[in-house]
Order: sequence, then structure tokens, then C-alpha cells
Amino acid sequence: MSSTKGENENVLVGVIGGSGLYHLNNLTILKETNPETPWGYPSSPITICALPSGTKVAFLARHGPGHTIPPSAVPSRANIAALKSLGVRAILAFSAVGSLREEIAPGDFVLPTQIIDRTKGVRPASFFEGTSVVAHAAFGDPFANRLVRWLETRVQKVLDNASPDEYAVSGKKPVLHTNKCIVCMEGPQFSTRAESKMYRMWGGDIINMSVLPEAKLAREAELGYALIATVTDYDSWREGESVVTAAEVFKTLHANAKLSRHVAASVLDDLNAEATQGDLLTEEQGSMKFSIMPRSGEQKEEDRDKLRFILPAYF
Ligand SMILES: CSC[C@H]1O[C@H](OP(=O)(O)O)[C@H](O)[C@@H]1O
Ligand SMILES: Nc1ncnc2[nH]cnc12
Repeated sequence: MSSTKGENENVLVGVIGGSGLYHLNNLTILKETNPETPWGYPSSPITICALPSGTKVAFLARHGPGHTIPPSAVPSRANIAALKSLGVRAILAFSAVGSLREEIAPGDFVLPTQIIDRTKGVRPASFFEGTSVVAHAAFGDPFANRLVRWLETRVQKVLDNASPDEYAVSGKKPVLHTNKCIVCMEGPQFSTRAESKMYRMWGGDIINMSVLPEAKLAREAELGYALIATVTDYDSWREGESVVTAAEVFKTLHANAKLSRHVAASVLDDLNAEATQGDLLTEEQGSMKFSIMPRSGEQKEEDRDKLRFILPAYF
């Protein structure tokens, strides 16, 4: 495995695997790389693999290959910076989530478009933190909306073609839900019944512990970022029903991961083509230009060096 300072490998698409998704299928592993970034090393070495077509993608396991990193300790800055250093422009992030709505059932897929932040400020959430450079990224639309819309039809197609053995655990054909709001909690304990009900009143539809600060950092690094959420449980809001437990989550985790691999396999070639020549990802390019406060004379050179790693166009 190579350990570098981060070298552009011309890989345009990155995949972040969440709980249960520690590798992709039908890929030829070309190399493993472990780039050192100004924010440390990523959660796991990044696997650079080739699809059957030859298209290269970068895969990173969010919690480490053996799931040893809890959500609050995921080195998200290093993860995003490392992917960017390889040339990545778009990230498909997978996540196991709880459902806050009756109609969003275990086994279903969700492409959220909004986030409610319930993390507790213990996770470094900005590349600019601790530097002499101040920046305010726009985050009103926290996901790359064009990318999310583009994914909708493609994920739908995979779910339409899912065979009964693929959704045997949930016992019903998986449904794709769009335009939903995800709550990101700190964890690692699951929510109380009262919290779970409160999130519903706030407008939350699903819940996880991982989408933040990942999505914020992807925005700061001008990367297109979409979350493909797979539902494992009903959290703890249902009257008269038992609360979510890890055992409950594990029941659907592996079936969901299997279908997630199908989704990845079916979209990665087209996404790579879009990243190469389409205009799907142009929204994010240049988005930080006017977010950085323009007092460059007072910005420390060491901070500019650090930030150049993710935003070479401005530093
Ligand atoms: C294993 S249950 C809670 C855990 O699962 C989700 O992880 P990920 O988003 O990486 O799939 C959730 O966010 C929690 O970290
Ligand atoms: N109920 C839940 N709460 C938070 N994260 C989760 N990941 C999967 N299920 C979850």
C-alpha cells in the first residue's frame, strides 16, 4: 500500500461506504493508497478500483474496514481531503438510517435533500477551523441537488429490478423516497423515545449519525455530494413498539448493503462520464469563491498552504 501526501490519480468519483458496506463488488483492485492530508489520514486506506469498463473509482470505508471508528471520531476532514487529492469531483455516500415515518420502511432507499444538525459540536466541521482564514459556505441546499435528481431514476430502476431474494429480510419490494429530511444526531447511543418523536415534529424523515460534517466538508471542498440512505429500523417513535437496537439494525444491514452495491455498480460508469464531460457537477465548482473572506494579507502562509490541499484554485 502506498502512503503519499495525496497525488491526483484522476479518479473522478468517490464512494464512501457506511455501516455494512465495506467494499464494492465486481471491481478490479488497482491499488490501495493512504494519503496523508493536513488533517491526518483517512478512516481507511482508499481502494482505487476499476469497473469492468475500465472506469476508475475510489472507495473509502467510513468507519474503517473493520468498523472500528465510531461516528463522532470519523476523520471526515481527512476523508474528504484525501478523496479530493485523488482528483475526485463527486461523492456517493452510503448510510444506514432509521426511519421517522411509517411509510419509510426498513429495506427502503432514501435520497434526502435536507438535513437537521443534531451533532454536538465535538466533530471538527470545517477545513477553516483553527486557521486565520474565515469562510462561510452556502449550505441551504446541503446536497448536490442536480446529482440527487440524476440519481433518482437510476436508483429507482435498480429497485424495480430487485429480485425477491434481495429483499427477503424486509419481505417487500424496496421503495425509493425522495425530497426527505435527514436528522444527524451525535450518538453513539440511539435516541430516546421523546427525541425520536420531537424529530418527527421538526420535519425529520430519517436519522443517522454520519451525514455531518461529511456533507459540509464536501461543500467546502467544492465536491458534489449525495447521500444514498438505506433504512434499517423505525427508530424509537412508534407507540407500543420496541425501541431501535443494534440487533434490529443488523437484521437489514447486510441485505441493504447488497442492494447498495447493485446501485453503485449501475451508476458509477455514467457518473464518471458526467464528471468527465457533462454539466451535472458544475454547480459545486467555484462555489467557495465568494465564501472566503477576502483579507488575504492577514492570512497566515501556513494556513494558505494547508487550505491549498483542498482548494488549490484560491490558495
Ligand atoms: C450501526 S447503527 C448506527 C450507525 O449506522 C450508521 O452508519 P453509517 O451512516 O456510516 O452507515 C449511522 O450513521 C450510525 O453511525
Ligand atoms: N435509528 C437510528 N438512529 C441513528 N442512526 C441510525 N442508523 C441506523 N439506524 C439509526
